[in-house]
Amino acid sequence: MTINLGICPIGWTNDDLPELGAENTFQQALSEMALAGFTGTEIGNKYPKNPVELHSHLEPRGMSIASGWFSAFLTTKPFEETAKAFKLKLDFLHAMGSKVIVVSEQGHSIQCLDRPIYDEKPTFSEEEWHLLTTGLEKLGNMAHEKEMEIVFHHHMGTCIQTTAEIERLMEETQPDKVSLLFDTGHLVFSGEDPLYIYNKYANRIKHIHFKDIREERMNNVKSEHSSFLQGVKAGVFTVPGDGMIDFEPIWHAIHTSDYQGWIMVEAEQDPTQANPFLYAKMAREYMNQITGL
Ligand SMILES: O=C1C[C@@H](O)[C@H](O)[C@@H](O)C1=O
Ligand SMILES: [Co+2]
Repeated sequence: MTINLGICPIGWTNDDLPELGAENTFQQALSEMALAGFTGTEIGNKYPKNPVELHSHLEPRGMSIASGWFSAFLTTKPFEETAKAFKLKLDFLHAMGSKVIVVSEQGHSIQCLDRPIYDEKPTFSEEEWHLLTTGLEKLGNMAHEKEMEIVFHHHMGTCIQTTAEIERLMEETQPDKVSLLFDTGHLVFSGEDPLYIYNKYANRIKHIHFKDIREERMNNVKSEHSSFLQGVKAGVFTVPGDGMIDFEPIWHAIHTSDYQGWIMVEAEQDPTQANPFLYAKMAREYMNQITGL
């Protein structure tokens, strides 16, 4: 596998905020993704839950499933509960031909709560760190049984958000069991340096989300003490090339590291304000300009 370009359905229908894009069908989203020039997507909650049915919509459009999100609660619920839900998602993604499963630890997360995202960032106790790292390694073993990898998603409003938290997670988990997802938008929103993270963990990064940030709107989230989802609705995120992030050095680092896998455009914003098809086309043109792909 070389590098493939995909796009997440979150610009059409937002699973964190179902009122955004409630009017859009998954068929429209898949058709517009393909028409914009992408060949992969991630799971959205409007997609058919049956792999054969989902495949019947993907195949004629030349699309495949790169991955899908899984919310773990390793720090706040018994491991068996997370493991059971994880197995269902893993089996589904395996049936769809995905090689990686996105894992986010949602214990203590405020990402979907009405709480100020910068002011109330949660952190783990020592015991919770242990539950997280040991639990993730077990999920990594389960994924290996399907010849898949878990890719951990650092995320605003969770206990794995900052550079120090990502570094600790990487240090305290075995590289062959826990891989990393690199999300440009979440790193910049948090005030981190994406190039530093990419260069330090290039050998562990097995999935990539490219999202850009509108700087002024991000600053408003800070000054107005907004929640993550208020920020999304206000348009903090946009497609690569439309915001403050310089993707050229990031692409250079990815290219020279010999990365193999998907780069997914992921830009949640209000589809009534930012037409998802037009933004997908803009993103695809920009990606072609900087990557030649
Ligand atoms: O990968 C992601 C999935 C979404 O549900 C999430 O909130 C978004 O910001 C993201 O990066
Ligand atoms: Co992401």
